[in-house]
This record gives sequence, structure tokens and C-alpha cells, in this order.
Amino acid sequence: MLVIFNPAAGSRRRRRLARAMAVLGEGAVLAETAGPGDARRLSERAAREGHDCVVAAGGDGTIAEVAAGLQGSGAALGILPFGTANVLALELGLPLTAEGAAEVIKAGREAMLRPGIAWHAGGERLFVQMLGAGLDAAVVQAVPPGLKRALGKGAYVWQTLRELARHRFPPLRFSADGGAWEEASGLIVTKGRLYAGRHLVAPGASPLEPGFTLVVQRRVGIGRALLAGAALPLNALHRLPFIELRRCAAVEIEGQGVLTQCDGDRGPALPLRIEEASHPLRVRLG
Ligand SMILES: Nc1ncnc2c1ncn2[C@@H]1O[C@H](COP(=O)(O)OP(=O)(O)OP(=O)(O)O)[C@@H](O)[C@H]1O
Repeated sequence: MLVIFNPAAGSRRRRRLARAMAVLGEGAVLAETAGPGDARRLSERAAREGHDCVVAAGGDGTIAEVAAGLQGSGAALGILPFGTANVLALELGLPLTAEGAAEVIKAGREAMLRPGIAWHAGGERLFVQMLGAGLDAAVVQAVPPGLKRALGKGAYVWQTLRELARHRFPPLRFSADGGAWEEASGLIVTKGRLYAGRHLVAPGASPLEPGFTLVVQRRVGIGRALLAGAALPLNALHRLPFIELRRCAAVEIEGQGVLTQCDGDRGPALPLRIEEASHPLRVRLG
């Protein structure tokens, strides 16, 4: 088993890693990332070398990179949720303690995770939880890493307020399952039901099921964005009249000057097409 550790994810990481490694025992080998892209390269190599399980020790961005490297290999994904938001771990009901998460990996029970793939001009990008286009992506791309380490999720709230002062809400266009093109101010394409931690955005959705839920934001300006920000922690975003939920199997998105985020990290430039990854992935679950 290879454990791929992102030392830049979350906070209080090394002590937690040591506790998890103690539970995983001598069969677990540790590798550390030095920057973006490393987790994918390391997991690809681990799968080629025949590791049966590759563990992502980090946040959703690290998990997505490890999952991308394991595509089609048959190796299982393990998760040590050491990130800031840890949305996938919350979604799957994994323990957030180092020891608890390591016990789950060791126990070996599994389910099939069904990631999404965004095809874009530069290639493909796998995501395990969601891709967002619009204001949330502008926030993700602008949040200073130091602030994220200091404030955790609070850094996103702070950055959203700063971003609202300058965001122009450029419109995007999307087409779901080959249907007519529609306009929106923002779009979340999510596999799961949670967003930015434990906040409910797509009731009933699961990253273990095929397909996506579109969280379509219509004609949003500063007022509606503030309303959405207030509704999110109350798990009431989907009840707002300018939010529409829709299930689909594939979606195309385009838009000038609209940014994207993938699992909480900088996403690819538009236009892009999102569909199901061709290979589901074994994931260790409690
Ligand atoms: N050694 C490193 N130094 C700096 N950045 C790194 C390093 N290794 C990986 N990264 C990058 O760190 C970024 C953030 O990682 P990750 O998403 O796992 O943590 P997080 O943002 O704290 O958690 P979450 O996504 O759950 O909020 C990823 O884009 C990853 O590519």
C-alpha cells in the first residue's frame, strides 16, 4: 500500500499522518508530494508497480489527483482526509480522525466511486466531487494559501466578500445531455450532495451513483449572491427561487471570462464537456 501525502493540504498534518501510519502498519509506504501533479504521477506509478491500494492523504484536490492516476488500473483508493473542506470524506461518511480513517482503509471494505471527467482544450481533468463555474471558482482561484492555512474554511467566506466587491457575474452558457443552450450566472456540476464542507446543495445525490446534479444559478448579482451565501449554511440553497436543480449524464459549458474550480482547486478554462469517467474506482469505505 502506498500513502501519498500532500504536506500543503489542511493544517496539523504531520502529527495526524504519523498517527494514521501507525494504524496502517508496516505494509504502508509513504511518499510525499512536492507540488501540483505529483500525486497523480505517484499514484500512476504505484498502480503500475502493482499496489492494491493507494491512499490519498490530503484534501479533495489530492484525492482527485490520486484517483486520476488510478484510472483503469484496478487499484483501490484509500482516503486520509487531511484537507481544509474534506467534502468527499464527509459525503462518504468517513471518519475525520486520522486513526478512524486509517482503520477504514485497513478494514478493506469497498464501494465503487464514479468520478466525473471534464474534457477541455488542454486535455482532461478528473474530479471526485464537483466542478464549479462562476463566482465560487473566482473565490477558489483568488484565496491566498496562507489565509487558508490560518483560517481554514473561514478563508473562503472572507475571500467571497472580497470577490463580491469586484465580481461582474459574466454569463455562462450550458447544454445538458445535448439539449438547448441556456444561460446562467453560475453552475455547480456535482456528483454528491454536499458543498464546501457539510452544506447540502443537491439532496439525494451520491458520488457512488452515475450522473450529475446541475445546480443552476439564474440572474445572480450581488444581492442574490449574498442571499445564497446566507442560505448555504442553513442547507437551504436549493430552496431559493433562482436556484434550479437538474439531473444529467453530460453537460457542456462555455463562457468568456468565466473561471472554473475542480474539487476546490483551480479548474480548466472553458469551454469544456463533462461526462462520467470511463472507469469507476474501488474506494475503501467504512
Ligand atoms: N508540496 C506541495 N506544496 C504545495 N502545493 C501542493 C503540494 N503538493 C500538492 N499540492 C497542491 O495542493 C493543492 C491543495 O491540496 P488539497 O486540495 O488536497 O488540500 P486542501 O485544499 O487543503 O483541501 P480541500 O480541497 O479538502 O479543501 C492541490 O492543488 C495540490 O496539487
